Amino acid sequence: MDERVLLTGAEGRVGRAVLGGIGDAYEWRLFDRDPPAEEHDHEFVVADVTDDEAVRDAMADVDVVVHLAGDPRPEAPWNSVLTNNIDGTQTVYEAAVETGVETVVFASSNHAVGHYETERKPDLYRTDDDYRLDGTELPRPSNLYGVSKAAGETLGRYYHDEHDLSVACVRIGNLTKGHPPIDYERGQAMWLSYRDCAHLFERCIEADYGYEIVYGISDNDRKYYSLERAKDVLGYDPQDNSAEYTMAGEPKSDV
Ligand SMILES: NC(=O)C1=CN([C@@H]2O[C@H](COP(=O)(O)OP(=O)(O)OC[C@H]3O[C@@H](n4cnc5c(N)ncnc54)[C@H](O)[C@@H]3O)[C@@H](O)[C@H]2O)C=CC1
Ligand SMILES: O=C1O[C@H](COP(=O)(O)O)[C@@H](O)[C@H](O)[C@H]1O
Repeated sequence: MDERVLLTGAEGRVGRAVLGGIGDAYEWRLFDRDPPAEEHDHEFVVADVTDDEAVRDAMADVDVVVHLAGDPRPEAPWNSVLTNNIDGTQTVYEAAVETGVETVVFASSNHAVGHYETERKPDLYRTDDDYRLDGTELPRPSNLYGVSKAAGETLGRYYHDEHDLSVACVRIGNLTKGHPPIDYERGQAMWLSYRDCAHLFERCIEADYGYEIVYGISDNDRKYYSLERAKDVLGYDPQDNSAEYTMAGEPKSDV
């Protein structure tokens, strides 16, 4: 594991899950517009992901970029997702090409395809429903935030086809620490545990691929996202399953 990795959005929840699990495995450069809340063992760049010079500089000697920075709110307004998510992501892809980075891993979202659920919910959140999205479907965003994630995936497709950049888009479900989202069927169906999150991003850093869209969830019995592509192409081997918890978030083995 000799790769030098730039992690944008390092101060956020996904960033903390990734660093908590595989922080010792790589030579990281961390990047966030917020200064670090606590001291890190890694170099830290405080800058905005829309600042093309700062982003290019941060990519010096980097092999892989894990791009998490952005506005994560499903209700985020257009001006914010246009700037932070779409412009920021284009800045990252462009800088990657200019600086010779080989791979960009992009944090996409379930909200890029949220409207596949509209006519199928709540049945598709339940174990007896075998409907699956597999990453080959067209986007059907559930909000403008989802539109920005679909745009990030499409930008990645362009930078792969035009510039041969390797790009993995991870449609992350619902990351929560310790247990699945409480009393929330949708969240239980697309739960991503912290350890599965770290492992999945480790596989995205290590595996060989051209352009991929995969789902980032644990191996939940309630899932409506296929994990086959992540398993086949990346070697993803999730360990967690929301079915092992009650709806109140207690491990069933304890109750
Ligand atoms: N947490 C989740 O369950 C999910 C997260 N995602 C995506 O994963 C990524 C990370 O999400 P979270 O960690 O939950 O969000 P977060 O809000 O906890 O972290 C995002 C980080 O990015 C930084 N950031 C935002 N805009 C920036 C900019 N313009 N320049 C530099 N830094 C900037 C923030 O300061 C923050 O530290 C986001 O792109 C989000 O859309 C997608 C699906 C689900
Ligand atoms: O993309 C995201 O999705 C998760 C789950 O969405 P929700 O609408 O079911 O809460 C969300 O928690 C996260 O903040 C967002 O970035």
